Amino acid sequence: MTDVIKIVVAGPRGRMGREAVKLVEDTENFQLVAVIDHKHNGMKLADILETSKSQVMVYTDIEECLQNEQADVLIDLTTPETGYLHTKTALTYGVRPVVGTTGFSQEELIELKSLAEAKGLGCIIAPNFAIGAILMMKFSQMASKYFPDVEIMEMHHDQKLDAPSGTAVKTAEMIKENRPSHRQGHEDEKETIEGARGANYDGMRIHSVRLPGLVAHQQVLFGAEGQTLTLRHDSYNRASFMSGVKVSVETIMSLDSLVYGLEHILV
Ligand SMILES: NC(=O)C1=CN([C@@H]2O[C@H](COP(=O)(O)OP(=O)(O)OC[C@H]3O[C@@H](n4cnc5c(N)ncnc54)[C@H](OP(=O)(O)O)[C@@H]3O)[C@@H](O)[C@H]2O)C=CC1
Ligand SMILES: O=C(O)C1=N[C@H](C(=O)O)C[C@H](O)C1
Repeated sequence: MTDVIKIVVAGPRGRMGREAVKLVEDTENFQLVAVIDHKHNGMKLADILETSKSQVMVYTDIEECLQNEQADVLIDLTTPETGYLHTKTALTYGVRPVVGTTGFSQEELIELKSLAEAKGLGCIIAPNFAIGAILMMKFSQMASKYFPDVEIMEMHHDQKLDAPSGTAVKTAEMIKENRPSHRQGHEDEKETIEGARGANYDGMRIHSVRLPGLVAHQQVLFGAEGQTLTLRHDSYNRASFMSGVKVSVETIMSLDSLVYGLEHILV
């Protein structure tokens, strides 16, 4: 019989958090021990989340939560500032973080990597948990060896806080490993409206679209003489991310350092 993994979910009322609560409740060897929400301290989860009957405690303070509850794993699905703070605190308390929250800076990622290493604890920071998105990123990385001119267009719902998306940044980072650094477009190109050419990452352009009705979508466009190649992934609901969350929780128990990106743990 597999050992039970005791889990805290941060951001349980959110679009992703509520799916994560459901995943934990529905998985045999996962046990929800508490949730962290910036509101409703001291209430029970069932009182703040209509889709759950769980009587676990709601904490607003992560330190109080981790002092009172025995937890193996923290699943964080909150906001960039809170997610960073939660990840750091969890590692300090010996709890392994599975982080879906996006918008961390390079400095924050480096700091969390050192902390995880110093503690000898697994930590997974996954900008995208959807298997199709991981494949889209890997295929983009492969394609960039042959098509070094590329633009990334990410499209999300209009409640998203960070731009570009974590997935777009990760895609650009992966492409950079294969693509010789160079500026794209005409050397005399000028924007007559600021931002028209999108964000510039190592000469690649990233365009962020925000519209109601969208969930999470990304298109990577490659262009070469007389041809284009388009790689596209669409998440139509948040359940699409949950198999990646499950695999991360299962894998993190045997890791002793930080892993950035699910591509490193999918076999
Ligand atoms: N890695 C992946 O595959 C995916 C990652 N994401 C990322 O996950 C994060 C959450 O996304 P999403 O669920 O859509 O966002 P939501 O806004 O729906 O959820 C965020 C939740 O966090 C809560 N929250 C805010 N501050 C705190 C805090 N200090 N402590 C505890 N809870 C807090 C919010 O509460 P309130 O409602 O009161 O503000 C809200 O319930 C984002 O960073 C997003 O980019 C999203 C989808 C997939
Ligand atoms: O906020 C979202 O919704 C999503 N965020 C992640 C990101 O920033 O890439 C993952 C997915 O795109 C959905």
